[in-house]
Amino acid sequence: MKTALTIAGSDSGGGAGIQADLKAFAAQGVYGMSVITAVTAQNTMEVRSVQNIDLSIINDQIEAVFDDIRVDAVKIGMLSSAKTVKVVADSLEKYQPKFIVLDPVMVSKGGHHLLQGEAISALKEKMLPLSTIVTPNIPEAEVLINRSIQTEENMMNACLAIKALGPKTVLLKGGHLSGNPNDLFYDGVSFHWIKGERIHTKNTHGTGCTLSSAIAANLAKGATLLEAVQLAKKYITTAIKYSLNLGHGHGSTNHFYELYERANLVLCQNNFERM
Ligand SMILES: Nc1ncnc2c1ncn2[C@@H]1O[C@H](COP(=O)(O)OP(=O)(O)OP(=O)(O)O)[C@@H](O)[C@H]1O
Ligand SMILES: Cc1ncc(CO)c(N)n1
Repeated sequence: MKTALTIAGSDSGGGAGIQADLKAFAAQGVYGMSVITAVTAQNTMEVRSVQNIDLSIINDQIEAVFDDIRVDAVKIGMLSSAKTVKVVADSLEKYQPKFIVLDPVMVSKGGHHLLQGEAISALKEKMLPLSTIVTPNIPEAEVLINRSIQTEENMMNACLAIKALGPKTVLLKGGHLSGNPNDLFYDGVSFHWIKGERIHTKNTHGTGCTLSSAIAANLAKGATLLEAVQLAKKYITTAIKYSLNLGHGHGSTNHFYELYERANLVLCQNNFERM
């Protein structure tokens, strides 16, 4: 079985962070492992509090995994502080995993900062150059390159500027612009629009985490970067289409919809029943 490791924060609400990542890995048939960088007390409405995990145990978690188990791909999510960015970057430099998918998580849907302001330069200097692919949304890209992005043409120029920061490839997610959520993939040579259709739902908690984890899982399974992005886009679109109306705010995506469909299982009240 192929494997993937997520290095990210825990979301008690289960829709984003480590919890989303492990579900997305499992849905692609990839064995998931985790290094927890921070614990958030979070639900579908808000992040109530955050506790960063001690640097030494972050380092120990990474070493415990790499010293023993083959890691086919790494996904990075919430890094929280500049010191955490440095510890994670240093250990990835040591272990040199083949694929690093960096979701440069900065702010939650409810507006809570998940990356301290002072950590942004560390993220740019230490993490971006190590990444196989970086997957910013529009506001994150704006912070990375310090300029506003409002049109698809702006997105192309933004990809060029982000690529210059050192990642091998860029996937700039267009979900935050109006209209259809078209994402732009740039590999340093050509641009590919990964087109989407907007699904009108408020249940979009964890979409970015889920997409980047699905990319990592598909890379682990041997897909090319473009194939991994296309497969992940298809997966997140279905997960949003059949998203879960749990909680009072932004509900979670449905990580296992397709698997359950294929297995001919329907969730009926509290039990699974065969159709
Ligand atoms: N309403 C929607 N319908 C269909 N696709 C969407 C919708 N919203 C976002 N997407 C797509 O979902 C993927 C994740 O992008 P998004 O911009 O939502 O990530 P994000 O803001 O980083 O998410 P989060 O921070 O909540 O994890 C992208 O491919 C984007 O185009
Ligand atoms: C732990 C965590 N990571 C990432 C996000 C971004 O969606 C979130 N809300 N929570």
